[in-house]
Amino acid sequence: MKVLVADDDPISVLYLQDVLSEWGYEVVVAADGLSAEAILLQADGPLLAVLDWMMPGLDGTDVCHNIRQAGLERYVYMIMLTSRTETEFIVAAMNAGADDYVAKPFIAEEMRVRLRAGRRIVDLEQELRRQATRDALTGIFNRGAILDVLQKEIARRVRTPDFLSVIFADLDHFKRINDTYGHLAGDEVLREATRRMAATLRNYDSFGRYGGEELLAVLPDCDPEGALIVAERMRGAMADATVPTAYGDVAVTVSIGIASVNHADAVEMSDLLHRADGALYAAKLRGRNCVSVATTDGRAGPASGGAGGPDAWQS
Ligand SMILES: Nc1nc2c(ncn2[C@@H]2O[C@H](COP(=O)(O)OP(=O)(O)OP(=O)(O)O)[C@@H](O)[C@H]2O)c(=O)[nH]1
Repeated sequence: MKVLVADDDPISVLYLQDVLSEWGYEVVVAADGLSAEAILLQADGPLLAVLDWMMPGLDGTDVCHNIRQAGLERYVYMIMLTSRTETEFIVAAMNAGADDYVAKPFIAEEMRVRLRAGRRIVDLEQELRRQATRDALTGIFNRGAILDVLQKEIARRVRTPDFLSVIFADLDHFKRINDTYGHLAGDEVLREATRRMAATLRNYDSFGRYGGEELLAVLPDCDPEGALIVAERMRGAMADATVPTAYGDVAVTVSIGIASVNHADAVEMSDLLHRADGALYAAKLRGRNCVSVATTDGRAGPASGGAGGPDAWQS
């Protein structure tokens, strides 16, 4: 696990670097408060920090305060390193957002157990976050999490010239699969279907379970043609091979609706979902196992696969 060590005293930094590395931490160093703050705000910034109180620029309490104010989605556990151990200073540090403090000069073993306590909190927080955002059956994002992603992408889209596309995918005749093979087989099919479809996405796309057997993919910087290629791959991933389950091999196909917007479209998340849902409905009407693309006015037309044949029509 990465730990930020922020201290303007190079001797103290060297010593901390030495002991922390020995305990298995990956140490990131900052020599002043401003760099410490910048490192903690990075997308993959450390989740543990040891901050000296007295530093040029921002002091340790300022860094704590600013990090809490930034409202990061992840929790950063911050330990203040201080020679001021009178109660009023400790209270001030913790009010600013510090989680703990270690008196200077510190005893290595004390630092080790305090970091270990911080690590437990960070691990627990990450596990809670995983449970809150993941669907228990399939492991992909749950409805709330995928809609959060979409909302953020819609907000980000106004600053990029690219399209944003969404793909609604719904397993065909899933009720029949449950009725024929049983609900547990249905669960296995759902797990395997999400695994196969997720494998067709780029690593900056997001995929979630919107409801029952309905799945939603969010594709940033992807135009309708690109989304059609991805959707066609998803469709093929299901149609081309049956799903082996403990209850027999199950043939399952998927119907897909696509909707895209570019930065010039003022669109609400609900409009975009409505368009994609309309396209999905059109794909079901066309006989399933096919892809439809929504027009910008919300109508939908066949695009590929199924009875219509590949690339039969695209809006
Ligand atoms: N096994 C299993 N079944 C589920 C799960 N969630 C939803 N379902 C089932 O999915 C089925 C969805 O049925 P319908 O909405 O009628 O849709 P369908 O049978 O797929 O038909 P079309 O969508 O029109 O092709 C229902 O029988 C639900 O019980 C799940 O987590 N596991």
